[in-house]
Amino acid sequence: MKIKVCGIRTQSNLTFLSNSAVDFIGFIFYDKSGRNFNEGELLNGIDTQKQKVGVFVNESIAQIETLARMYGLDYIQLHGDESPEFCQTLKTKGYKLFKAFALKDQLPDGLEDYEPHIDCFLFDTKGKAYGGNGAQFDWSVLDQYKLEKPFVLSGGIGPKDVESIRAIRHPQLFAVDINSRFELAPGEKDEQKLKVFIEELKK
Ligand SMILES: O=C(O)c1ccccc1N[C@@H]1O[C@H](COP(=O)(O)O)[C@@H](O)[C@H]1O
Repeated sequence: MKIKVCGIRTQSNLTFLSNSAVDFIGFIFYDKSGRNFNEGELLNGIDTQKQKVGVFVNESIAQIETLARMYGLDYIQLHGDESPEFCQTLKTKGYKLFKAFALKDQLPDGLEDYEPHIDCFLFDTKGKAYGGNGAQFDWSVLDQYKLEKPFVLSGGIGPKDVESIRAIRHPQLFAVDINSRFELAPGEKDEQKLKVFIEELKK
């Protein structure tokens, strides 16, 4: 099971995760988020060998391209209302994409329209904000998912969820994404909680 840790802002968290077994580190480029990326808090920009994911909400293609180039982003996570055509444009330019969808008690319609233009779906929980709501949806909804594309499970995953994650048998479950439930403050992760979770899930 691959692991993405999202919303990294501090040098300490970045160094810790770079030396851990996580696969993806997420940086949020959305100024309405308390986890919005601030380069000034890091020593040498985003200096890591892990896969770097930039999270965007209804951002322009030009700005995504600028930030992807500036920070060497490996993946773009689209976490707003981006259309299949928007994904297609980025994909055609060579970007690897996670497209997020907010779920409650069923899968959204129209996932098929996105499938050719993205690398992976990301299923989050519907809430007040576009992301980082810290709430889980009913994971049994995942049984409805029959497409070929892999998906990332997200939304309110917490330190005590390792066993429930292991119990999910869906063949397309590719990774889990953890965020606000591992924080001391928005954008500041609790490294001890991360350590235990990562070690348990990677066992
Ligand atoms: O975390 C945020 O502030 C955020 C803001 C806007 C878009 C996405 C955001 N984070 C993403 O939200 C999900 C779920 O996070 P949580 O576990 O519920 O806190 C995760 O994929 C983050 O990448």
